[in-house]
Amino acid sequence: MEKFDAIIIGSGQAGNPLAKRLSHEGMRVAIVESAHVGGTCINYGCTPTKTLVGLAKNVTQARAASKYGIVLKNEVPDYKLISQRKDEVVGIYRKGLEKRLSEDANITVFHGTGSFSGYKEIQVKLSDLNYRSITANLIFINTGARAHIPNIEGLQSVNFLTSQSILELDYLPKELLIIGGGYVSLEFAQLFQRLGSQVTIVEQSVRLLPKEDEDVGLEITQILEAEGVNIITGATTRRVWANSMESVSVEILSEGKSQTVSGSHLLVATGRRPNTDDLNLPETGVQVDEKGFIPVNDYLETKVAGIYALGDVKGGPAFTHVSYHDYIVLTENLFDKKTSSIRNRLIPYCVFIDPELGRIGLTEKEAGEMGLDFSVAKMKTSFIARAVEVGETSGFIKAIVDNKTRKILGVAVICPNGGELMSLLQVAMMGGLTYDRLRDTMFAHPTYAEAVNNLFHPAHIKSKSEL
Ligand SMILES: Cc1cc2nc3c(=O)[nH]c(=O)nc-3n(C[C@H](O)[C@H](O)[C@H](O)COP(=O)(O)OP(=O)(O)OC[C@H]3O[C@@H](n4cnc5c(N)ncnc54)[C@H](O)[C@@H]3O)c2cc1C
Ligand SMILES: NC(=O)c1ccc[n+]([C@@H]2O[C@H](COP(=O)([O-])OP(=O)(O)OC[C@H]3O[C@@H](n4cnc5c(N)ncnc54)[C@H](O)[C@@H]3O)[C@@H](O)[C@H]2O)c1
Repeated sequence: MEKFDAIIIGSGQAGNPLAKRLSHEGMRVAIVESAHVGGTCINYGCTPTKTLVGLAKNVTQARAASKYGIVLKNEVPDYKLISQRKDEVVGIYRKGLEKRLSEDANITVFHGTGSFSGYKEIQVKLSDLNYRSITANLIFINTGARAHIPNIEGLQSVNFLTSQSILELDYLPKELLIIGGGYVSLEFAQLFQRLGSQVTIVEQSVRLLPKEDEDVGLEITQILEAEGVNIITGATTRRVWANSMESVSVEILSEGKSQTVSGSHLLVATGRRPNTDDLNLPETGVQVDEKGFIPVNDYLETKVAGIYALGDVKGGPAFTHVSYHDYIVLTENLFDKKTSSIRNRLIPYCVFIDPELGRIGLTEKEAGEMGLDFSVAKMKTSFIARAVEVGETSGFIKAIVDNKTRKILGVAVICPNGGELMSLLQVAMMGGLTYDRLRDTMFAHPTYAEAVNNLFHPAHIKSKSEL
């Protein structure tokens, strides 16, 4: 059995920077990765999808330019080329990471599936089907998550797609049905609709993005519908069947009525489940919750001393930046003589549709449920000079502010570069800046940032009783 100082199972968003830091501290590190280094984000998540989102926007802008004399040769783009570009960008990141890891003499990457074979012992089933046994005092589980497939009658007998397999297509789905109306669904829905597919979303909740405020979900519904996406909410999916190799149908119950929607392809985007099944965790005493996630304390420790869980596999908000921040918290505690915790972290997130939804902090609904004394500042994107100038005026900006402290409690931004504008407000929240300070700050004109001058103008602020 080969002994290392640390083993990282899963080359995810926390594991890779962690390996470099452990190496920097003079430790011998093993990374065990069953697929590609870089995990979901680089290979099947953020990188390929945001490349596709960007290319779909290019196509939309090219079409819009026809009003000004730019005549397109083809209305429908060549998806094969688009897919190739996506693979190229993924390749750049993956190869860069492979190189950085292989050049580090303290890091050994085992390409295979890791599972516990004893207390702090890992057996790696290598891709060449041989086995290796390794051990270390420190073990970090960073195995991420995969698409959750709901138990719907007939689903297993059709060729459905997941967020991973849809990225392998080198042609455009003619009609794309999507079960689920969350992050994965909305990003794929808009980009494929823009590229030329006819997209239908079937969501079980009363609206898209059900955890967000009602006005956010409804605005996004309008934006997508205006681009031609067919959206059915409050829908129970009863049954799925294939009509032929090129046609799949879904029977849904919506508003008490049964209806059938059909398409050439079906994408299942109904959430994620943790990759803990292969880990054989009982061997080492690490426990999982009822959904398979690994519970951790505020310092990312599992129930077993020296074994940590990072990223999606521990449950909670599943984003790349959360996993990366887990690495920061962990290394601050292990090496930087700080006491860092994951409790009460301010977690921003974006849905990368166009315009983007940027979100952080409390929703209006949450502030109400908590009985806070708050007001809501809300302004349409069409009030932002820059948005008018570039002709992208759908959406709104909304901030929840505390009436006593005048601090910002939460933000939802639906506008071009919404993620960036949200991040500006995030920094204000971190620094405890009051909204009137932001209202009276000079920002460059015409940036999206200057929108906060107007957002916090009394004309746009309503107290709870006025809402
Ligand atoms: C389509 C899509 C788009 C997304 N877009 C965004 C976005 O824009 N922004 C954002 O912040 N987040 C996005 N996410 C979420 C983001 O990708 C994840 O939150 C992030 O990758 C989680 O990282 P992680 O560190 O938990 O592990 P992962 O990145 O999931 O990596 C885990 C790794 O562990 C490996 N592994 C699993 N089990 C084993 C085992 N037993 N042995 C060895 N290796 C194993 C896996 O192969 C994988 O490589 C997206 C997700 C999807 C699916
Ligand atoms: N931009 C980003 O940061 C980004 C992008 C993609 C994914 N992600 C991450 O990946 C996670 C998974 O994304 P996701 O969209 O798969 O999950 P999600 O949890 O965001 O959304 C799933 C949706 O499917 C619906 N649903 C579940 N079962 C259903 C059924 N049987 N019929 C109809 N609707 C059903 C749910 O009500 C929910 O609205 C996200 O929560 C997020 O953490 C992030």
